[in-house]
Amino acid sequence: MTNTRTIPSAAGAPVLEAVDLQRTYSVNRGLFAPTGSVKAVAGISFTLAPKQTLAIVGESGSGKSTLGRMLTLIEPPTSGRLMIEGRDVTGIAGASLKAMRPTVQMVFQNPYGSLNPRQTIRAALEEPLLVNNTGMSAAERREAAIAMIARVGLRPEFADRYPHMFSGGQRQRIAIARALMLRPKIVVLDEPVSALDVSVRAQILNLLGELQDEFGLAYVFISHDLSVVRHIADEVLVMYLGRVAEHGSTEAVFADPRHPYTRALLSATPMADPERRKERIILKGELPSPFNPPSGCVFNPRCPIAFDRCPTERPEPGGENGHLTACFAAEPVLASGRKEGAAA
Ligand SMILES: Nc1ncnc2c1ncn2[C@@H]1O[C@H](COP(=O)(O)OP(=O)(O)OP(=O)(O)O)[C@@H](O)[C@H]1O
Repeated sequence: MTNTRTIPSAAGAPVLEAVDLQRTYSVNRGLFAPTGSVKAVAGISFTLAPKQTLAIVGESGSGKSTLGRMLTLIEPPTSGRLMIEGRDVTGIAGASLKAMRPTVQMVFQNPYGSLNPRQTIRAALEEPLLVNNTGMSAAERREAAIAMIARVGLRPEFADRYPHMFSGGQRQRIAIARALMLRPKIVVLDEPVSALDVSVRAQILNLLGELQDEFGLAYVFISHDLSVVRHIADEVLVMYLGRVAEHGSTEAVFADPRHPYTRALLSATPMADPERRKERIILKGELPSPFNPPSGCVFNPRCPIAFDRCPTERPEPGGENGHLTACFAAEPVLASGRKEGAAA
């Protein structure tokens, strides 16, 4: 799968480009079992422009976090290519990696886990400035930290408090502030509102929207929650077992979901769409182990419309107008309105 794609939009030149990214882990299965491998990400391609949000959606184990770690240069891809601001950063190391790190930052689901409980929030925000040799004086670092605390909606007089003195939503504001201290171009948000009360979610999503506009940020928004994604993403990439199931503009994917997996996810998502809720699709079984993925289309054992081609051939993402689907049944339908041989 080598097709990179761009949604035709007003967006500018890509700040992030992934070409067939793959990540394989060696896994020790026990004393007498042979070492195997898990393809956590098996070929993901996309481009992302400033001020755009790409949502990565899929159930637990589909490879979303692994993809996020590659995009933030925490771990290198096993193969494929990653470009940031037009520069090939695949497998960079040492001083080049250190220089590139500030450009892409990550915000995690649990802000408490990512903040040092013994560090005041001001110290937590100043730390990236210190570690990355920004050349700022202590007074400048302090000023920058206080300004960012205010920018994310917290009172500057709280700057010398510790993380446990804040609520979950406030802690997520602090984590977002910390991620922005080095003025990144790209922020990978890994389930940033999943751990928050519903009442706080909208506030954090609004804040993220404002910061995106103000700082020109590109967001990769990892989520399993399609109802959140619908409101904040420009594009949606649905992952299944490390691969692209469907990728397109949010509008296209929600209005015309073409992959049976996307349709099943949407049918299980509570949102203001009574028509769709009526046709709830229950998938058979669990997500198969990436250790031993199904042959052909990886979705075929759970697919309600699988036909004879599906267990033997692997569909590649294809489609028009930037709406790509990895499904034989989504290819242009025959005159009968159905794929030849399709079971449903
Ligand atoms: N370091 C690792 N070593 C071995 N296998 C791994 C490693 N990291 C991830 N995996 C495997 O890769 C697959 C994808 O994991 P990943 O955490 O990326 O999925 P995910 O979609 O983010 O799930 P979740 O939402 O639960 O975090 C899983 O089967 C996981 O067990």
